[in-house]
Amino acid sequence: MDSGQGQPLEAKAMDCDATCTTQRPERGDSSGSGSIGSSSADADVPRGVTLSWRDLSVFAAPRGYPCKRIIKNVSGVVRPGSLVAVMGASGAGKSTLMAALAHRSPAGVLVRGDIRVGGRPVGDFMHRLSGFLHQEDIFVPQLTVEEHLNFMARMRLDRRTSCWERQKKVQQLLRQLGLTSSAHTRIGTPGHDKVLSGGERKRLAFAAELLTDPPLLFCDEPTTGLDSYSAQQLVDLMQGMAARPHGRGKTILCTIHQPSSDLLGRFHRIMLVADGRIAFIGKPEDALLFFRQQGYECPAIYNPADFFIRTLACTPGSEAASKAAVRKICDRFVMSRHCKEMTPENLGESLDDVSCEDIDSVVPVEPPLWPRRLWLLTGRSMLQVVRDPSIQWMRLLQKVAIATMAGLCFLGTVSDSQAGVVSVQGALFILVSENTFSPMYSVLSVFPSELPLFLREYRAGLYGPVAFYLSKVLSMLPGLIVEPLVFAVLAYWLAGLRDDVYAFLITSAIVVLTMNVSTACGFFFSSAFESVPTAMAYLVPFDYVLMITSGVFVKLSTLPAYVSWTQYLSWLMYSNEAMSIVQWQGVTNITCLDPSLPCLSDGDHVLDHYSFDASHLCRDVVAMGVLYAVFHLLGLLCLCRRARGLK
Ligand SMILES: Nc1ncnc2c1ncn2[C@@H]1O[C@H](COP(=O)(O)OP(=O)(O)OP(=O)(O)O)[C@@H](O)[C@H]1O
Repeated sequence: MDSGQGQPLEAKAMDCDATCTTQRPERGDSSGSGSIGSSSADADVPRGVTLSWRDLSVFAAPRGYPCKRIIKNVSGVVRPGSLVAVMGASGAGKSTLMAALAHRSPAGVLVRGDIRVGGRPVGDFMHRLSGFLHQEDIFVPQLTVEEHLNFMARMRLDRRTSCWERQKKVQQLLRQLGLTSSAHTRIGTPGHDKVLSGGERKRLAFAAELLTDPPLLFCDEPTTGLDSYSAQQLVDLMQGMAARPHGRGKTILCTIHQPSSDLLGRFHRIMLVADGRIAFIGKPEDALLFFRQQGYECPAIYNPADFFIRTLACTPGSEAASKAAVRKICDRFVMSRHCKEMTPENLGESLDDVSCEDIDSVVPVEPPLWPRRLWLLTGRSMLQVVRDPSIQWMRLLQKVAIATMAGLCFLGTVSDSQAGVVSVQGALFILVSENTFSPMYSVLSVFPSELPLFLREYRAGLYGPVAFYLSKVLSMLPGLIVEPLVFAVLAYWLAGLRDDVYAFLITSAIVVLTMNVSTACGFFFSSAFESVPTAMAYLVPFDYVLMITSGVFVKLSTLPAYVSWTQYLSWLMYSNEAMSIVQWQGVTNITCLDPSLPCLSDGDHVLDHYSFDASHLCRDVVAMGVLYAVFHLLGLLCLCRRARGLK
């Protein structure tokens, strides 16, 4: 953990424009500046938008399960400048409704009905037009608070935004959300190496959504985990954003559990959801009146929020009566003047006053170009690698230890004798296997563990599967060169393999290639399967076939025809053959102590004994290069397929 003073070294590496905090733009303080939550700089603030929905139903249709209707034919309108508290009992459908309105329903959820923003049917533009604070936050735990915000700013802000403007925005958000003192604190993982508190995580996620200053904000339980004072501050901030003058107030929908009376009073409207229907939309005081008219009086000392939720909740033991009561309230609300006032038809003319004809003009964002996004993603992944000892440093130390141990075991055993042949081939197999199996298995968790983060950011339109996949490959590349090189240097010279610089260099290059092909294969299995155990279940039999056909355990020319073809998929075989060629080519004097016993008298004999061919060196290297490309291509295709299926 590096909290407090001084920006960590790696953070500076990520900060590609090191001069940005000192260089002010020539034209002075202008666009992109701090309009968040303030009434200043209104010219830069996008106009408010009206959100309306009619006959909206949402169905969950998980594969293999019956379809379930979660939201049942609801209609409503939220005007610009409104801060709306969406309340209801747990499981009432608040999150599902918000996700549908925000055009962010997950895969397997069907949305039917008419949802409009500024009179225009919602579409993918909602990712630019609106921010969405999820109930569960997902971060890269190795980043600091400021690095996360900087990354998001670079990804989300218009690419013409200057570095100085971006920095100013980030610093302003850190200040407004009370995160300045933890700007250099690592985010961490709850329950594991938790560093940032739950409330700070919430505020950080909220800050990231505010970067683009979207006119429409959806917040799923933003105050959960916050103390009452922090919750009040956050709601005050939202209130300020909604209250901007000249029709530039944000439209904010916010699910909230058990707000205090004081907090509830800060919302302009409340929307009560019960059993997938809307029981009320309007001012909190009107809600109390409406419930009284239905025969439900809120006791004087009671918190109105608790009263509404209790009245609309399904009471265990009397579910049927509770459902009937909820149905009656929802039916009465549909008939009430509050509902009639809120329907899009009745708001008709006035909707157009404040809505935008052309959504693109509201938030004109030109996202960063693809190479820039790849660069940013790779930078972030590199920080993950560098800062996670289990990924890189432990592996390097392990490699040094194994290479030293293996080298010492072979020390003095390599000679120009029959026993020496066995030792050389044994040492070569150690070089191959140690750079195959552990790297292949170690990357199996890369995609299963990062899929939630990838999907969240992919759905938000930050980047696609190709950039994500390549960033993972590129960020691991330095380690995948250094690690096998360290292993090769130590093991090669300790074991006393061929004392020749050419042989050493070629062997080292093949070891590096071997590790990279193995990792490519691991990446493929990682992206093809949902979990590490499933990937392992398929990879273990596959690697046994590769190992058996590597040329060490069975003479390749004697393999049965039905299995012989598998050797051409085995980079262990190619690697083993290439390194054997380098060791044995041109060797002419292997001692045969007992002429009556079978004897490998020169290098060609040795190669022939293992069914290797001295002319195959180039073929082996090319074949490994092809396998590397094919594995990565398959891995990328699998990730694209899964991303499309889950979007
Ligand atoms: N993808 C889905 N597949 C099946 N059921 C779902 C799905 N999404 C939501 N549900 C169900 O729909 C109901 C409403 O869920 P939702 O998360 O919207 O409730 P909520 O009001 O936000 O609850 P909470 O306040 O506890 O978060 C729940 O019964 C939930 O199990």
